[in-house]
Amino acid sequence: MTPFSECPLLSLHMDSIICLLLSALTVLAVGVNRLRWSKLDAIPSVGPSGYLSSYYGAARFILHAKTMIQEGYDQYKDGFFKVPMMNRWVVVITGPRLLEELRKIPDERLSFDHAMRDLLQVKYTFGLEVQEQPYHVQVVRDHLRRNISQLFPEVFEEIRLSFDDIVPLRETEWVKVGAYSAAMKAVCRASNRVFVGLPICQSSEFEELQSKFARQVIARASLMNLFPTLLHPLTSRLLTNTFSSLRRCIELLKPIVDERLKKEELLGKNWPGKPCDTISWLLDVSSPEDRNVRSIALRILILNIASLHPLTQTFTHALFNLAVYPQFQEPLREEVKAVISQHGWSRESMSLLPKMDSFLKESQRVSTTTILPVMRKAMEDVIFSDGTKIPSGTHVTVASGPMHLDSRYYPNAYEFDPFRFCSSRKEALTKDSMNLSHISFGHGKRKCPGQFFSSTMMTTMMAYLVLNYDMKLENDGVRPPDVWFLMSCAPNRTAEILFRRRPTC
Ligand code: HEM
Repeated sequence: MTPFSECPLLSLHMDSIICLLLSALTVLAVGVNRLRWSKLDAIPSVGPSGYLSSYYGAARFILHAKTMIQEGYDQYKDGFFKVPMMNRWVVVITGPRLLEELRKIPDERLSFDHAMRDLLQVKYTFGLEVQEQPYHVQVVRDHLRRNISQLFPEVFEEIRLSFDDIVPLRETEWVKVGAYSAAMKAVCRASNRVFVGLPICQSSEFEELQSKFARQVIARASLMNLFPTLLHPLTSRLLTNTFSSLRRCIELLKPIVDERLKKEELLGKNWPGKPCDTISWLLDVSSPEDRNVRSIALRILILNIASLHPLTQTFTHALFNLAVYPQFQEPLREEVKAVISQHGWSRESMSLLPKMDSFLKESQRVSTTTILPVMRKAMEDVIFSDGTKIPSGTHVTVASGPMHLDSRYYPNAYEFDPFRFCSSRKEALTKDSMNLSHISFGHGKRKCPGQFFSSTMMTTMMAYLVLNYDMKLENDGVRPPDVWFLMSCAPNRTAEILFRRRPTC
């Protein structure tokens, strides 16, 4: 008897049946979505909102999100509008008053976790357990913040070693450096010095693994989000396998975690010589079921996803802004020199650099990594004070990008004014502008717990660079174009900056 798989006629029929089934499922999914979307008809849309024409808007959103969000902002200031994505509409709120209202709505009603579940396809990329037992968030919020002063010398050493590797000390001529890859290397090594310690933080395989996992998760989730939700169990099987990275991370961290568990068993919880790093803190706070290498490796991967790309991208944007405006390097250098000669390199001295702090804030204001940093999903119908109803299941976000460029909050908003956030000039800014300047790190209770660590890292990296190097761009100082995909804005990944070692250092 001919087995099914060997019968050409039957396999032809099977292909047609699968095609028919997929088409039927797509039509069904589109129909179900349409029914759900009709509840949003009262909220104005950017672009066409018809049954099929909204897909034109969704396709446009993939590469032109910035323009579409700005269009909505200009038309519906201090109100609501919606933008289409391939598998959903997203409601965008604008203005400080609504932002404040959003902040007060509890997470059970407007959920950060459920929004991430959809956006990052958590179920198919790294698994729901990370959200169900978020003990790594507690570690970033409490332990990392508490120990950053103590760990500063190690972080600083890793930053120094990374940059000295990238631009060798003996070079006194201009050297071309890929800005993104240099920032990624320094960020990955310095963050992982705190996450997993020496020597593994310096391993190039570990560095590649961490950035690869983040790329895989984002690519997989972005592709899945182009298909209707009903098809996700199917599409997830066709896309990259993120679990191979987890397997390799487990292999690399197993000797470290096993040794720590063994020492704890023999010598007690606070055994002499216990490292002060994220692996130790994770083991300290995890439940008995999570005290194993798989769970710890998964959390290290997640912390790298949360930190590497936003930190690298934000810092690369700042590097480009510094190279485009070389006239600001000297005032920053003078400030760093004065503080370091008096206080040396420490976490505390990094907080004595108001010009540097303002420069980095201004860079985040004009060069965002995402135009919509705050994402929430309505878990029930939510009604705002003006009567606007956000139906259950809808994604809600904040138009932070256009607010950052609104002259109502920032005088000469389109001008790069590096010292506008310095205390001597703060009177030019309102309370709203100061609040908005932090929104790249999110808003309310679920705001980024790594903000303090990030600003320490960025200040230290930039202080080290301005003190030791001159920087400039080729091509007459024209800033390399950013790369927009959906709502994220990555700095150019291949552009180079010219570095020259300063003779005095
Ligand atoms: C410039 C760098 C960074 C930016 C722009 C950034 C931005 C954000 C944003 C926008 C959110 C969502 C907040 C919200 O929706 O209200 C977030 C969440 C988060 N970030 Fe960051 N982040 C950065 C660096 C880091 C670092 C270095 C870490 C870890 C050390 C980290 C860990 C996290 C975690 C764990 C969450 C989830 C919090 C939760 O589940 O409640 N981030 N970040």
